[in-house]
Amino acid sequence: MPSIQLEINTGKLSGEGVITAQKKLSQLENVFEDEATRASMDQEQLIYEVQAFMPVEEGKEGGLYFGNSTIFPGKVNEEYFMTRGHFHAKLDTAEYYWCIQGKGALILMDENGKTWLEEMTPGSVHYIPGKIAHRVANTGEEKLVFNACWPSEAGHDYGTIEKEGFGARLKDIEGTPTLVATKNEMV
Ligand SMILES: O=P(O)(O)OC[C@H]1O[C@H](O)[C@H](O)[C@@H](O)[C@@H]1O
Ligand SMILES: [Fe+2]
Repeated sequence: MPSIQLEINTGKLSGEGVITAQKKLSQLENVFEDEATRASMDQEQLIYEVQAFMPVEEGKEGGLYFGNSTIFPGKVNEEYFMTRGHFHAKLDTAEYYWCIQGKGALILMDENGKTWLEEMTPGSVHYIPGKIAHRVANTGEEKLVFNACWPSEAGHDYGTIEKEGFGARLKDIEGTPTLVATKNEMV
């Protein structure tokens, strides 16, 4: 079994089997509310980078995956740089996130569209229950770095979020990160 190394100050993973993927602004079409502004910005801008260590085949039950994500600071109009967000394909599977560096928000949504957030600061630990969609936004001025641990059978369902979105968007309203409802649900 290969073993990996976690760099304690940066959260970065290294070692055999660690995969890295980057998301640039060009790959996040229709993710932000103001698509016209997104399309007018530098498409090479790196929005986030994820690393994952997946020691068993994806979809296999009983394994655990370990990840590191870095979200760069910035905004598309008023909306903070953030991940696409997803439900798990195997819906009732949970996940842990814990924050290493920076300042951010974990945006959570239940199956009825009710949306809320948990603040992320270095050392904050977030248990994301099954059936809850999750997305992370960088609300600070430096990189936001967090680690994650999730079941190998969880998978990702991006389609529901692409179609329905979250029930609220996190915007910089006069300098304060504020959830702004996009649907009729109570926030
Ligand atoms: O997959 P996204 O919604 O774009 O979020 C980016 C990534 O964030 C975390 O690192 C999760 O552990 C990953 O499973 C996820 O892929
Ligand atoms: Fe997840």
